[in-house]
Amino acid sequence: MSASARVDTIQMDDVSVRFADTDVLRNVCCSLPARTTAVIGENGSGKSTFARLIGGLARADSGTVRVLGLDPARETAALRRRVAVVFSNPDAQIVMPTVAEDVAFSLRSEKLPRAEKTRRTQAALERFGLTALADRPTHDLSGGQKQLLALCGAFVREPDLVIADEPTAFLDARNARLIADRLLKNGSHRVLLVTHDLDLAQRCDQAVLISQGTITAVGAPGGIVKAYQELLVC
Ligand SMILES: Nc1ncnc2c1ncn2[C@@H]1O[C@H](COP(=O)(O)OP(=O)(O)OP(=O)(O)O)[C@@H](O)[C@H]1O
Repeated sequence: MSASARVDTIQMDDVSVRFADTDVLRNVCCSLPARTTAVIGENGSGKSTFARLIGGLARADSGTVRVLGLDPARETAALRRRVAVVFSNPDAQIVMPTVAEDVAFSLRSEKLPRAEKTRRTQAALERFGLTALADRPTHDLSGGQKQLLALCGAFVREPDLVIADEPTAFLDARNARLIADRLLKNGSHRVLLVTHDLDLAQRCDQAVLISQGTITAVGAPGGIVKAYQELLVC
């Protein structure tokens, strides 16, 4: 693909987001072409707001945002079809009584034949190791299983971009690795991952450092994590 034809996953030009007279994001400019991107930075620096903006869940007060070539503020329906968002609290995303029903529910607005929805649901359950739990009540699942289910519900729609905001925050090391493996595994989907787990950030293709509402560095994860660690000891 030629450089001119390339549609970067995320592009922002001079973007600011204000809450109650405070600029939570300030004059953010970026162009993020990599398949997987980690977003790191201190508590309250603006990472979730950045992710919400990209997922069409927050609005910019000024500037231009493009996600997969779409304007999230104006092309919301098209964005919803192509982008899935997963948060650290899976309870907020699980709505149906059983595991299989919950995954299938994610396909409710897809115009697909019933057989194709069943095929996709079964394939997603298999991919996330949830087949044996298909008929289990969702409220009986462990935290790690719920997080896998939330991710499964995102992936069953076959999104072009998955935005995951601290998806491993409450998980033990084994489940965190499982979720990370499923999320970052090679595939056609792109990933924007907000995380405080710097080892996980280093598994991405590129990283973004946000500090006090501004992107202060973008590049290979090793260098960005080092810059962040230096910032933390200052
Ligand atoms: N809806 C809102 N109304 C008012 N202030 C908000 C709102 N959402 C976020 N903020 C503020 O914006 C700032 C950035 O919040 P954000 O959640 O984006 O940070 P973060 O980097 O994701 O933090 P953390 O690592 O602690 O999750 C914080 O000061 C927060 O209090």
